[in-house]
Amino acid sequence: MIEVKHLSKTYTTFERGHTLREVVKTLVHRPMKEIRAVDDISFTIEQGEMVAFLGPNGAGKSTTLKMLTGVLHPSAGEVTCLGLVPWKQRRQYVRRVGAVFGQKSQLIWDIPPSDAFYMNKAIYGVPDKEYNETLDELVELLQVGDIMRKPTRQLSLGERMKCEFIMAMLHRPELVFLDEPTIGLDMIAKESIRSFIRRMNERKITFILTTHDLEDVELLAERVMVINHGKIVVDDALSGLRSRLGAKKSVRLTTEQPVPDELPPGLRLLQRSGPLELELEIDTDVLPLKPFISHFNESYGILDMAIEALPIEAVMKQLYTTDHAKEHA
Ligand SMILES: Nc1ncnc2c1ncn2[C@@H]1O[C@H](COP(=O)(O)OP(=O)(O)OP(=O)(O)O)[C@@H](O)[C@H]1O
Repeated sequence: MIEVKHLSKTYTTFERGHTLREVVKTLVHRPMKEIRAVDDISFTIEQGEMVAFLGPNGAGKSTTLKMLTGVLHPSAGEVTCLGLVPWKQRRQYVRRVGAVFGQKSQLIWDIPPSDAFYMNKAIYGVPDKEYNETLDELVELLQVGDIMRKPTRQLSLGERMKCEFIMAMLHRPELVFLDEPTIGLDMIAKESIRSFIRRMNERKITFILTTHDLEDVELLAERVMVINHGKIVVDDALSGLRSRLGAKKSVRLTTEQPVPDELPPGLRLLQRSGPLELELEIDTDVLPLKPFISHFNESYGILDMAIEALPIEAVMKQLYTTDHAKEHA
């Protein structure tokens, strides 16, 4: 469905001086600076996959996605999405893809979403029957029947995001780009958006998700790609990514006696939520669970304990650091 081969993008910018002297100098000679935002990346994505495309600020996510959506030409390399070259066959391509941006609206502030939907019907040339069927189904799934005739400006953020999804899905795209789709939403709205995405993905619609919300990643993605300094540093199943933490687990404890800050090797304090409540990271290769539990029980008296695999956040922190990126580059 998506094939990316040796894709690169280099931006050329002019360096500006800081001092007056430097500024005057650049009027005569403007030194150029090249930024390799995407640096020779290759991957394929199959139909029906749900891929999280992640990376720290400035890693090259937007640049890659702009090339995949066809708004930006690459400096080198090839991309085929749905058998088309996005920036060359844009008209054909946009009919088959959709996009939802959490920070940018495709709706129109002063008119109701239902009118904006109808405009999209005309733009994409969706036949009446198909439009009515799709709209009815999406409205039912997202429960927006009551609100879609109100002007967009009167809608809550959660209601508006549901309508943004309808806008993006009305022409039945095969591939959908999601950029921070749950940003700013409360837990209930987040869950209804996420369950809608899962429903659509069950129908083999491919989703590429960029987000800084790792809960979205944990609850939606099957595969995670991490880009850093323009290179793909990880491309793995979510489960594979978790197992990178290896023997590390998190332990939440309530004890009878306070646990001191100095801890034996293999333990690291993650946080304290009260004088007798804390969360530790335990490396079970260094300190296996059994001796840890008996030592803690004897020394501090364990009242309550929960052991969990560390959340994906811990893996990401490691991956987003420069050294790790270099290691994989
Ligand atoms: N139009 C441009 N001209 C020059 N440099 C650019 C341009 N767009 C992006 N860059 C640079 O390219 C690099 C990658 O930027 P990009 O926007 O792709 O990152 P990102 O991963 O999407 O970051 P964020 O999470 O902050 O949106 C950055 O160093 C950025 O400053």
